[in-house]
Amino acid sequence: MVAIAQISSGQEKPAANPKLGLFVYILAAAAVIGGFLFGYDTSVVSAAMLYMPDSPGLKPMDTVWQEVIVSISPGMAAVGSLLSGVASDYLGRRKVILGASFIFTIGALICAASVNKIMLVIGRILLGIAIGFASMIVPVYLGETAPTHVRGMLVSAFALMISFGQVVANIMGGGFSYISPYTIGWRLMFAFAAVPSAIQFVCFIFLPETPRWLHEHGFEADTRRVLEKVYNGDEEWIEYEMAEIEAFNDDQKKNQGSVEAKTPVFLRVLKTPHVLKAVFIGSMLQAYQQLAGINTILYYTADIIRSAGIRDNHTTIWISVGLSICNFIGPFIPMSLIEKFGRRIIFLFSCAGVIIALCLVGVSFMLVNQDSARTLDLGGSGANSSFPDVQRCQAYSNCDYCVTTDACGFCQIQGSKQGYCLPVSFDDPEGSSSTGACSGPGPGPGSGPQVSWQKYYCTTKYTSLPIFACGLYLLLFSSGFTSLPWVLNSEFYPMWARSTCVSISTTSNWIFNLLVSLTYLSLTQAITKAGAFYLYAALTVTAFIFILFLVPETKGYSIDEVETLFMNKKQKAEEMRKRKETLTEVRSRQNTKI
Ligand SMILES: O[C@H]1[C@H](O)[C@@H](O)[C@H](O)[C@@H](O)[C@H]1O
Repeated sequence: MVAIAQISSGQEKPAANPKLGLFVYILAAAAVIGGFLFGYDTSVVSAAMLYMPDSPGLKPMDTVWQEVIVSISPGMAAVGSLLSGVASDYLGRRKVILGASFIFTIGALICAASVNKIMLVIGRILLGIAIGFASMIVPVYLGETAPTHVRGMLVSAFALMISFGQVVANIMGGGFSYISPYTIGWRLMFAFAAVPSAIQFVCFIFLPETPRWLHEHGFEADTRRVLEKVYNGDEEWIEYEMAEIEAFNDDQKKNQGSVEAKTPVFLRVLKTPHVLKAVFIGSMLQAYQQLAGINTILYYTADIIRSAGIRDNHTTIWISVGLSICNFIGPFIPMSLIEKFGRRIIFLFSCAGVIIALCLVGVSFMLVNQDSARTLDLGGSGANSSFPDVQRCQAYSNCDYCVTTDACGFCQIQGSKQGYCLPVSFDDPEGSSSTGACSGPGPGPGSGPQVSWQKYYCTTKYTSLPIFACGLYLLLFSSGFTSLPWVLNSEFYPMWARSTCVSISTTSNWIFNLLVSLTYLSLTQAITKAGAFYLYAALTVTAFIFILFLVPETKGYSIDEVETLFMNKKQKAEEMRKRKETLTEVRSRQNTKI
């Protein structure tokens, strides 16, 4: 287990926490809009996708186009988050936020105005790059600017805003679906996001750069001016922070003479064991967050709801809103408790809860499966066995296995728990089978058993259980797992490596996001729906062990101290000795200036 020894950079902290003014909260509120845009964009596309394929100008839109339009944004977000590391070192954190909100606004407007598929793809690429930028830079910006005692809370607010963006996207998706959804509604869904991004752009014209970036780039007077605003004129704290920043920067500059410091940051990270360890842990936390299946549950809620027997589009959207509210309530827990109880305990609690909830999701899918109607021999189905896929579908032993496969649907004999698994009709997969009892209008009264065609779901006595299990999952996931990877990654790294390392770990988040979402459907076909969730549960068990043994507690450490938590005893002692020395130099320089 990781030892949680309190260390200090050698300075005595002022006894009381600083009293913060409105400025910090305005700054944080403007920054976390980035989280809102991230959440909104990732969710709104599902609602828009219900209508875009039939929109004039965009149709025909086959599944390949649909997949491109949905996945291009997370794909480009991975690229954007990687690029933003370098960009934010050279240009500054603030300019990258300005760039992200500008690109987002343009991307949202292009999507809303799209007259063809190419234009839509261009808009989605811009949105992806922008959310990639935002997901990397906002936690860094908050981490570097926020006073230590509220840092965890403010970065958690970023994660809260992701969930809020997702709820709002569902509500807007629901609301706009009543306004000519095929021509105007889906455009409004995209256009809406241009408003908060434009607000963020305007705010950041006036908001400052982070004090740490300013100091590192030689703007000492500006650093002090920003600290004065952040600490609301509290001289004791301003001096303390100024000395901390100066000491850590001096340390860095001393190293710059060495050959090591002249190598590119990425290579230096590889050669610095404690930073390499930190970025490995940070990237694994982001990967584990995705491997717990959050986005499959979010992306496929509509399917899960439909598979519970709800047919109406509007009802489906409103139940999705209900589920995303569960995902929104959770982040208030870490936000309010993180500075009291620390990061580890909240993370472990949420992780344990997620394991249980994933098992419940698995069990509920199993119950649905076991209670679903059995497949009968083809004999009585009237199916022509030379039709494509007839034999393949027939091999599924029950309705649940049958409807999980794209090519098949279940033709159930009404009033019984039996039926036939038949290939779907090419022209009307939702309405009929290609051959056999469900291929045309049902037989008249007395001419044979009445049948009903089920493409997506099977009626069982457990069908609503997965919805409740998913609600519980979202509540538990969002009460820690949603925020902690972001919070910890904003704290783990030293200034010289921060943007590079955060961009690496953020890219890991996006890559695993894509990987898990794109493999879900094939996974359910290979190992069943229950199997997929048991697999996510098993991966989350390894996440629990990983957090328990490898993640240090960062509560109470200044952002410049956190890196020492990844050092071994010897390295830590050496580092602390050097820092004390530098600090004494800085202090005596400050005194001579006075
Ligand atoms: O922290 C966020 C949050 O949990 C979102 O709901 C999810 O869509 C993101 O992928 C994740 O990074």
